[in-house]
Amino acid sequence: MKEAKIIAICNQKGGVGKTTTTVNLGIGLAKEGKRVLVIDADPQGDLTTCLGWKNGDELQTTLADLMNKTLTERPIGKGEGILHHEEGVDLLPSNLELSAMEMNLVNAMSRELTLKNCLKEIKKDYEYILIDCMPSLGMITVNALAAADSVMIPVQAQYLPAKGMTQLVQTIGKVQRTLNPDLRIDGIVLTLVDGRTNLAKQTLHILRNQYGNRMKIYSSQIPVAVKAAETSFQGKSIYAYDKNSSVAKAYENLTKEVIRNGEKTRDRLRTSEAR
Ligand SMILES: Nc1ncnc2c1ncn2[C@@H]1O[C@H](COP(=O)(O)OP(=O)(O)OP(=O)(O)O)[C@@H](O)[C@H]1O
Ligand SMILES: [Mg+2]
Repeated sequence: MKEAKIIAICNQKGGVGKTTTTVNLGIGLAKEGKRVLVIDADPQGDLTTCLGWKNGDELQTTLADLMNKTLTERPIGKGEGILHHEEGVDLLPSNLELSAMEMNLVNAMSRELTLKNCLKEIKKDYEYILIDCMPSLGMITVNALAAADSVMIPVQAQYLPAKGMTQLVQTIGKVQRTLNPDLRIDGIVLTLVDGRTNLAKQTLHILRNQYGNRMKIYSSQIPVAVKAAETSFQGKSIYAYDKNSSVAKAYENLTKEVIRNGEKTRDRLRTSEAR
């Protein structure tokens, strides 16, 4: 059986819409009939909270527990630790225990590949796995990049955030050279786009000049809207909260683009295999 495509949603800059994108792309894919797991790889547990598990302390099993099992070569049971959200996605939750886990990794063997090894069996149960990364490029994020097939980079539509991507692109390059040669950047998503200003156009111009030849820039852009911020407290997606909003439409378009993009990649692979 085919294994999941793993997408790390990553940017070390805080507050650019990583978690919001994980929720709404994840549920968007589930609405298209895909089997989807979203993973909270941030000790803040924002993804876990946004999907309705308000008190992270009460979680029975978290990503940290599964990674610790992998480290100590204990088996992970089928479906262990996975929560089911009513809108059709599964969640591997996190809380502050993930910070302690990150410490455990420091002295471990194959520490950068712990998450990849942890997902080996789990990824057989899904078509897409989205990893919501924390705003740092530390060991947990490197684990996410090492486990992923592709990275999606949400970038806030402003000059400095776009400029600040250098460090992220360097880290991704290093992971490609050392841990995961097949990792693709796939691609940049402009978020928090304010239609009343020219910032989005200018940011897009900068990104195209700097990175346009190396990575895809999604044509779907996510507008800034109060509704999007409000959903964070509701435990549901923008589709369930306000399905006619501009943000819901934007995430729907992004979802379709991601699916089309995956199909193109598969076609390319098939063609190259046939040669
Ligand atoms: N399109 C949007 N319009 C308005 N507000 C938004 C939008 N997307 C996200 N927000 C809000 O902006 C804040 C940051 O978003 P989010 O948590 O998704 O970013 P993040 O990159 O995951 O942050 P962190 O780096 O802290 O993990 C949140 O309060 C969220 O509700
Ligand atoms: Mg976040």
